[in-house]
Amino acid sequence: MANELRLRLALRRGDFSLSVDLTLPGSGVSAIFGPSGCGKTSLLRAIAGLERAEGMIEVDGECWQNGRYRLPTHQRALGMVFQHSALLPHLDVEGNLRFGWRRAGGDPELLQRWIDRLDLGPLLLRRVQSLSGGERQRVGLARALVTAPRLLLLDEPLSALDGQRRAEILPYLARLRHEAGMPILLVSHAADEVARLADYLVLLREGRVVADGPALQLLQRDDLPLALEDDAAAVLEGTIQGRGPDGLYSVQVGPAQFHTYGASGHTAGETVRLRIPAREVSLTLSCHQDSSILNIVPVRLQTLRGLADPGQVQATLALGEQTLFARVSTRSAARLGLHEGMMLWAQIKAVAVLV
Ligand SMILES: Nc1ncnc2c1ncn2[C@@H]1O[C@H](COP(=O)(O)OP(=O)(O)OP(=O)(O)O)[C@@H](O)[C@H]1O
Repeated sequence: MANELRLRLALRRGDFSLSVDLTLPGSGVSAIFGPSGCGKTSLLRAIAGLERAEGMIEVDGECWQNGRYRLPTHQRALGMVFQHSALLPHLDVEGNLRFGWRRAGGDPELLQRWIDRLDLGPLLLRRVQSLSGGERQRVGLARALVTAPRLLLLDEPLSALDGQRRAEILPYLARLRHEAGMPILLVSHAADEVARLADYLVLLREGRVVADGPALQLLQRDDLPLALEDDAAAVLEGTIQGRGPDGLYSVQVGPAQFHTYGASGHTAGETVRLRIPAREVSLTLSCHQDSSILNIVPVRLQTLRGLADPGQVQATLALGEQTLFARVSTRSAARLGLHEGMMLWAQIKAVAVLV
């Protein structure tokens, strides 16, 4: 497909080497996920032409680099947002937005569109020093988008924000997935961000691609490092059914219905992702009606994996076509006689189902 993003890149820095060969989709968010030092930023900088790598880069059918040919950074139609958006301190918010916008052709409709979609109207006359971290990142995003880039590169855009600010800006990023009109490459080491935002996922370790593919498929595999980490969580896709008078949303996931508080802002019929930490899932042999737990769903035990801690095991559970993880003690697993293929009930408190 012409509008894909094709990357074949290699670089060496001291003991570290990066070597990737990837074809990423031409729309939506591709998340590059991996631990500190695995080469995420180096990869993004190489794509931007800020880091000298060997190889080939093709964006939407346009060659940015091949062999000795290298398009300079300022000629690559890309927008970048880093952990801290470096805004121009002598200009107000509007001045910052107009700066790059003018040089990129200055389409007034485009400027207004991103001011509106990122809710920047009330901030336009503010000095950039007076902005909160989250507001700065929204301005940084708009400043990148008003230049109509063919590729948007986001390097840990939320990692400098506290929980509250992150929660404020996440919905904007989620909306960008569908509205940006260009592929977005998101570097992140936060699993919850990836679960919420990624359409496509690249798992990077020590400069190499461990796995890449549609995000939901990868997030449901139990053989990848993501599923075995301490804070492992299942990511399920469901459809909002409605909201009860007590504020609880019901979400249909395959054959089961989940109840959660966390779906505010979503409406019936919308597809959402549920993130359920493996530690929050318990297992029973029968369906208890005398418990406070609202989500009790029938599952089939697919695999049982030992973990680094010998006192715990992780069960992979089939829920229709999707996968749930449960982390339980080895003692409980023995007491219930857990074995592959057995039918069980998975229990999850409504407050543990995150949207
Ligand atoms: N100029 C350099 N000389 C030597 N090593 C370097 C140089 N630049 C980067 N590295 C090393 O390359 C590796 C990858 O760095 P990079 O910043 O790309 O990782 P990252 O995955 O983005 O990490 P983080 O999540 O911590 O930002 C690191 O081990 C880093 O120390």
